[in-house]
Amino acid sequence: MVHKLAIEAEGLLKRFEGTLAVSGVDLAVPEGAIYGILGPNGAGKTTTIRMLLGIIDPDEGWRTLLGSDDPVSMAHAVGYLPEERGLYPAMKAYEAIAFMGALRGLSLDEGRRRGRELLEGYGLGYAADRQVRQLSKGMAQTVQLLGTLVHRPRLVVFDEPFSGLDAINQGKLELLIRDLAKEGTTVIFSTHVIAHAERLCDEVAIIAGGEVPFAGPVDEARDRIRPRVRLETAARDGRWRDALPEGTRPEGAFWNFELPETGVEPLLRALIEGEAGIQSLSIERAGLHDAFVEIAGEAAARQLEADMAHEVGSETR
Ligand SMILES: Nc1ncnc2c1ncn2[C@@H]1O[C@H](COP(=O)(O)OP(=O)(O)OP(=O)(O)O)[C@@H](O)[C@H]1O
Repeated sequence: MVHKLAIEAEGLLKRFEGTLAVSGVDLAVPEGAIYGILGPNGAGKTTTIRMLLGIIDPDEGWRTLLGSDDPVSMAHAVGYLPEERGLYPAMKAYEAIAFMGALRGLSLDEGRRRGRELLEGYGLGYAADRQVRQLSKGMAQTVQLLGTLVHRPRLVVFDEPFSGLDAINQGKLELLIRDLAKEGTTVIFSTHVIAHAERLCDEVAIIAGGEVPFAGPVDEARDRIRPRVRLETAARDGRWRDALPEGTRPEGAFWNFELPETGVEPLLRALIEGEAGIQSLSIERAGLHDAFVEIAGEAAARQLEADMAHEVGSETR
C-alpha cells in the first residue's frame, strides 16, 4: 500500500553563525502516523521542526508539507506547540484557545465555542473562565496544546510536549495523541524520552549531533539488533551446542546468546534432537532503547539519559 506523505524532507541543512545545527536530514512522515523525533538536547530537533514548518528556511535541501513546497501556505491545516510556552496571562483559558484558532483562520465565535468544548473534553471545563495567570504551569501548557487543535488541523507538531507535565498529565496527553491519530490527524512530536516514542510512535527519526542516522518504522529500528535468547538446559554438553553461536559459554545452567540468523525453529529442532533438555527458553526482541544505542551510539544514549535525569530532578526540586 502506498501511503500519502504528510511531510517529506531531503538533505535539510541549517547553519547558525557558521556552526552546523542540522546537517542533511532526510525523513518521510506518512499521513495519519504518530511520528517521533527522538534525540538528546541540542541534537537539532527544534531546528528540524522549524524548517519543516517553514518558520525558518533551510540553507540546503527541500521539504514538502501536506504536499506543498511552501509550508507557510499550509499553516491553516497545521497545529504547532513550540518549545517556548506562552499565552497572554490576562486571557481566560477558553479565549486563549479561541485566539490561537483565530491566528489559523478560525472565527473567534467558533473558537470560543470549541475552546470550551475542548477544555470540557479534557477534564478542564472548570478552568475555562480562569485567566491564564491563574492556571498552574501544567494547566497552561495543556491550554496551549488544546489551542493548537481548535482549528481541526490535519497535522499537529508538538515540540517536547511531555516536558513539564506530571505523570498523570503525561498519560492524558498520550491518550489525546492516540485519539488524534485515530481520527486521521498526523501527529509529530519531539522527545528525549524513549519510552514515550516507544509506546506511541509508528515511526521515528533518530537525531543526534544534527544528523538523522535512522528514520522509519519503530519495528525496523528494533530489528537492527538481533533478538537475545536465554536458554536453560539440563544437559551440559552435547551435539546441540553446535546450534549455539560460537564462543557461547554457560552461566550456571543458562546460556545467553544472540538468536542465530537462521531463526527460532532450526535452533529449537537442534536443541530437541540433540537432547539438550530444555528447562526454560525466552527470546527477547530489542527495545527502542537498545536500537537507539546501536543506531545513534553510546554517547548519544548517555546524553539522552542525562537529559531525562535532569528533567526529573528539576520537577522534584
Ligand atoms: N537561533 C540559533 N542561533 C544559534 N544557534 C542555534 C540556534 N538555534 C539552535 N542553535 C544550535 O543548534 C543546535 C541544535 O539546536 P536545537 O534547538 O535544534 O536542538 P534540540 O534537539 O531541539 O534541543 P533541545 O531539546 O535542547 O531544544 C544546538 O547546538 C543549538 O545551540
